Amino acid sequence: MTAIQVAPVPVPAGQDTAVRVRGLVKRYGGRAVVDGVDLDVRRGEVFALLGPNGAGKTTTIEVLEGVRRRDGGEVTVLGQDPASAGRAWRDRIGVVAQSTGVGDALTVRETLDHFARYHGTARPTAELLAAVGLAEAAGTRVARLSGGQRRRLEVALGVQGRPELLFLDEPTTGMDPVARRRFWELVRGLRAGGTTVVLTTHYLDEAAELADRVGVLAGGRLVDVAPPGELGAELRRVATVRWTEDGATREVVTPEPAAVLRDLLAAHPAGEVPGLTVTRPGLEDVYLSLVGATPEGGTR
Ligand SMILES: Nc1ncnc2c1ncn2[C@@H]1O[C@H](COP(=O)(O)OP(=O)(O)OP(=O)(O)O)[C@@H](O)[C@H]1O
Repeated sequence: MTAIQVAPVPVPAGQDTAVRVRGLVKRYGGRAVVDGVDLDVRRGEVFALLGPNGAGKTTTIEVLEGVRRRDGGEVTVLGQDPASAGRAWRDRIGVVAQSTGVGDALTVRETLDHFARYHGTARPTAELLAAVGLAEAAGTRVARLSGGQRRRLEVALGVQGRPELLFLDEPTTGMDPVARRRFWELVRGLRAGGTTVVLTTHYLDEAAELADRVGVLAGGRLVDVAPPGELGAELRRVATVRWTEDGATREVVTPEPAAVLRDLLAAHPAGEVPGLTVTRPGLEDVYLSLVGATPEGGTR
């Protein structure tokens, strides 16, 4: 596969913010499904929105794309309000929605050639086919593509117009592990070329692999924003020390594991502490705590 590489988009002074959101509110039937979200996405960064089903990810992203009206707050995307921005602004944005209506009748290549007409300087079809790993399926009718192949075609259409800012709503749903990794390479290539990417995902590994920063939405509110390795900084401070004593597993959750280890070693002067492990919460533990869910699937 060939990664897409283009010259970085020049960033005029003072315009290093691609997306600026303040106090975003969206209501359905009087219920706020997005409830006062503040968010900044820098130019050139990959930003991932995580959150459980119904958290408001798609609603937020659709407001940013200008396809959904908001009920409150300020939104600026590439310097303009999406609610009133025109065709020239839209041409600078790429959208891969959760489900798109790519027609079934044409082949993959014909579909790309067809949509190329809508862009001033479309990426060449051959380059797109290679980038999303569909070169061998170029002559296949869209109706006969697998779910993952169809998703890759949708991604190709999203980047066809060389967008400065690309929105990807659950882009790898339905892809097998190989296709997902290939897609990650595609996103990395876009980022290297200066494209800003805002994506939603349910895959924590995808967010960890791709995102410079992650925002966690829960119940319409942004509960944390940080690089994946720093998400839930408070939660990560505690460690769990486990060891075996009298045939049973003992466990201490502590912000100071070194002190616990010192005591344990002092109590075992002759040798090792049986079954000793020290673990810190991983991304999944932190995420589940942030969204208020237990690993067993319940909600606190
Ligand atoms: N057109 C609509 N009319 C009424 N309610 C809606 C509409 N669209 C979304 N909702 C509700 O708004 C809430 C947020 O939905 P949204 O699709 O933004 O969540 P999400 O985080 O993207 O979820 P998922 O991970 O399942 O895609 C949900 O409770 C959903 O039922």
